[in-house]
Formats: sequence, C-alpha cells, structure tokens
Amino acid sequence: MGNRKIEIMDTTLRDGEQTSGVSFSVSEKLTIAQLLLEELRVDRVEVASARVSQGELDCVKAVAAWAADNGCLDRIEVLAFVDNGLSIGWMEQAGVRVQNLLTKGSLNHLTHQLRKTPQQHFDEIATVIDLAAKKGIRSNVYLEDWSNGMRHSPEYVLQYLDFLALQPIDRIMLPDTLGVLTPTETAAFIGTLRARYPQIHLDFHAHNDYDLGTANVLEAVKAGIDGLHLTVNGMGERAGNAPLASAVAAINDLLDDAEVSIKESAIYTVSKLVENFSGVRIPTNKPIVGDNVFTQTAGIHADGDNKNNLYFNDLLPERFGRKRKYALGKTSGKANIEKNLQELGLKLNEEDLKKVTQRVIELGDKKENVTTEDLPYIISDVLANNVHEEQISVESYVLTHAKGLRPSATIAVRINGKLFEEHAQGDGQFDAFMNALTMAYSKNDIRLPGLIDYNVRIAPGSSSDALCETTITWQAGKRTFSTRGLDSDQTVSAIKATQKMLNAIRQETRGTRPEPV
Ligand SMILES: CC(C)C(=O)C(=O)O
Repeated sequence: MGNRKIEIMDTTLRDGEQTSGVSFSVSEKLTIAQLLLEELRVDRVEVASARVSQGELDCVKAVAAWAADNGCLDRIEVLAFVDNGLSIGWMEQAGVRVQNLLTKGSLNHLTHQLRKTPQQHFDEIATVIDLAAKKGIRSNVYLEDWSNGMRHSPEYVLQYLDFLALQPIDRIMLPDTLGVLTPTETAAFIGTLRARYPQIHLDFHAHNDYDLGTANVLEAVKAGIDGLHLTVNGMGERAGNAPLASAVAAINDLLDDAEVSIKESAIYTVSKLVENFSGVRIPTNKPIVGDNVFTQTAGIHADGDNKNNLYFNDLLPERFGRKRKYALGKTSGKANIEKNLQELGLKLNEEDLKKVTQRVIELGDKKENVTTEDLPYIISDVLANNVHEEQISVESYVLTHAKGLRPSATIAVRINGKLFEEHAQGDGQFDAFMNALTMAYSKNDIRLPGLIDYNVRIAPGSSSDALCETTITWQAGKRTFSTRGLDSDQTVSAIKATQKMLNAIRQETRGTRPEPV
C-alpha cells in the first residue's frame, strides 16, 4: 500500500498575517502565493479574510487573476463569514472561488459570542453554503474553538458535524483555535471524528501557544487527518501556527505511511523571503530555518563529524538548501578550524593550526562568535606574528574620549627593558596614543616612523561586534612598510598594528630590515 497523501494548506497570508504588526502589500502577497504554490508546492493557500479592507480586496484580486491565468484558481481560498452573503459578494468581486467559512465549533463561543441556538446557527450556515454554491463558490467550513468544543461540549460538536455531513461542502476544518490541545487529546479527538465520518475530508489547524503545534500535527496525521494548515516560519495569531518547515520534516522523517507534496529544498528560500517581507525575524534556533540550527559549536562535534559523521541526524541541511557550519569560538577545537579552512580552501601546518586555534579561543572568550569570514584575518595576523618576536610591548594604556574635552592617552610602554609612562592629548584617541608613544621614544632618542596611511576593514557579513583589521602604512626615511592589527575594537586593532611597527623597527636597529606584515 502506498503512503497516504496529506494535503497542505498554507495560511501564511491569512493567519500568518495576523501576526502582530504584519501587513503584506499586494505585490508581496502575490509573490508569496506564487512561490508557495509553484516552488514550495503546497496544495492550497488561504490568502486573506473577506471584507477586511480595500487593500486586502486588491491583494486577493491580484492573486486570483494570476491563479486564473495559471490554472490554479481552485487552490486559492479566503476566510469568509456567516454574514448574510456579504462575504460572498466580496469574494465574487475579488474573483475567488473557494470560501473557508468561519463558524462556531464550541457551544461556549456560540452562546456567548453569537448568542444563538445551535439550530439558528445551522440554518444560517446552510443558507450561506447554498448561496455560495449558486454563485459558483465552493465551501470548506471552519469550526472555530473546535478543540475546546471537543473538551467541554462534545455533544454540540457531534450534532453540528452530523448536520455538516449532509451539506454540499468539500472539507471540515478543525482548529485548535487557542493552541490548548495536548498531543494525546489531538489523537483522541481526531481519532473519534475519523471513525465517525470516514468519508469526510478533515483538516487540522494547530496553534502553537504551548509550543506543541508540530507535535499535535504529527498526532493528527497518525489519527487519520486528511489535511493540515501550516504557516511559513510558524507565523500567526499570538504564538503562531504550526510551522511548515518542522511539520513537513517531521512527517517525512518520523512517519512511515504519510507523505506531503512539499519541495523541501525550497523551504529556506521561501522562509527568508517571508522573513524579509513580514519584518518578523526568524529566531536563530528555529528548527530547519534558523541561522544556527546547522552549526556545530563544540569541538567534539566537529571531531565526531570527521569520524563517520557521528553527530549527524536525518535533518541534513542540504535537504533544505542549506549547509552545515562549524562555529569558531571559545569551545572550538582544531577540528572546527580545519572544517572552516576546508571551506576556504586553506591548509595550515600543525604548528600554525595550533596557534590559530589558540587565537580563535582567545577571541571567542572576548567575542561571542567568530565567523568563517574572520578566519583569513586571524590567520594572517597569527602568521604575521610568527615573523617578529614581540619584544617591545605596550604594557597598559588609558584612552579617554569625552564630549567637550580633547581625547587623551596615558600609556606605559617597555622599551629596551625599561618602562616609560607618558600622557598626551590628540585629535582622536589613537592620535593621543601616538603622541604619548612619540614622547616615550624621544626620551630614547629614537624617531618613530611617520604614519602615511591608515586603513580599517571589517570581516564581510559581520555585525557591530565584528573583528576589525587595521592596516597602517609607515614611512621610515625613504622606505615604507605596513603593519596589521586585529581586534574586535577598532582602536585596539590600531594599537596592535603600532606595536608590530615598534617591534619591526627594533629588529631594524638590530640589523634586520622590517618586512611588511
Ligand atoms: C479564524 C480561525 C479559523 C482560526 O484561525 C482559528 O480558529 O485558529
């Protein structure tokens, strides 16, 4: 027997747009709908709520026109209301042909919000479904608050479903509106309805208030559900809906007899697009799509991956159009560094590898995260340090920068074994530092090279705590040479470059010409 096909209805553009602060423009909705249907291959999309606004009408018109041209109008759905046909008029204007009719799935909601009897509600629903059919609009029916209905008024839910079973509708949609179900309840409730209504198409709509959305989706599939409502990045009202990426991966990997049409390799692109359009950032630890979820940080994991991929699970990043990464930081081992070097096409000897690893650990201690992009800078810095032993050291310094006052520097520098302490002001902190240094050197009758160029770069793709590389070009007589310093603080990186210059000229006075480093 083949696998059971589970239909996926994506509601990013309707429930997902109910994420606080999110509103998609016409072209954004159209682009997302196209990607969902054509790239990601969801079966259906719910694109809006009827009668929301003129803007929403324009969105739905654009999506419907494109869908009609591309033969997929029946896969475009709109949330509609029991409102004497007003939603139907709106949908006709928009050009859509499937309504997801919002009705009451718990006695509590029916009694306190609509203040109607079950029979009144059923009569109105029958009228709307009939009217829709006459206008060529097909109906699916939502039972809002269904999960609480099953908990507290199951006789109402069953009476209502018995009524719906006789209506000309395509699907019954079972929402856990408040995201309160446990996986055990989900399995029991859906199992009961599956047994009672074997012929009716049932959809499950999970919310994530207890972070159980994906777990509940899995139980719903096991209990025989026909379709699932999911959203990209788990967007949606309050804590959101069951996230499409996790639900799809879990069905594919953890269930034996169910399958979905989703193209896994498109998940990440769609996820990033929705992130950009919605302005809702994906948490870095969000399964499948978060920035960090395919990054091994501990050295022991990178080492294990070198030995028969010991720390891999079935969630291989390549499935989702992503790549495994090995973080650089204080918990990195040599294996992490080597993996990153491979990525850059570089190879170091054992001794340099050790030094670079040590340096990465030191930097990681100061800065939470060192990136692969930082690595070439770190390597060149460490290898440059191999050239000259650091004999002259700037032992300590205080730099000040205060509004209304000239920047100043107080430094202690050891020259030829003797400690000199100086204080000076300057046009900036580094200028003040250089003035204090010049004073210390003039006491030793040594003239410092002049600074002729000062260049700062940060590693590409990094944030404000990025590593800074400062390259300073010096002029000593007729000769110029450059030194480089690396640190997460820009002034400190310039001071490191200067300390290298001091050591370079020290070598020169001992007969070694300073080389560019
Ligand atoms: C609007 C309804 C269908 C909903 O999203 C829910 O009940 O969760």
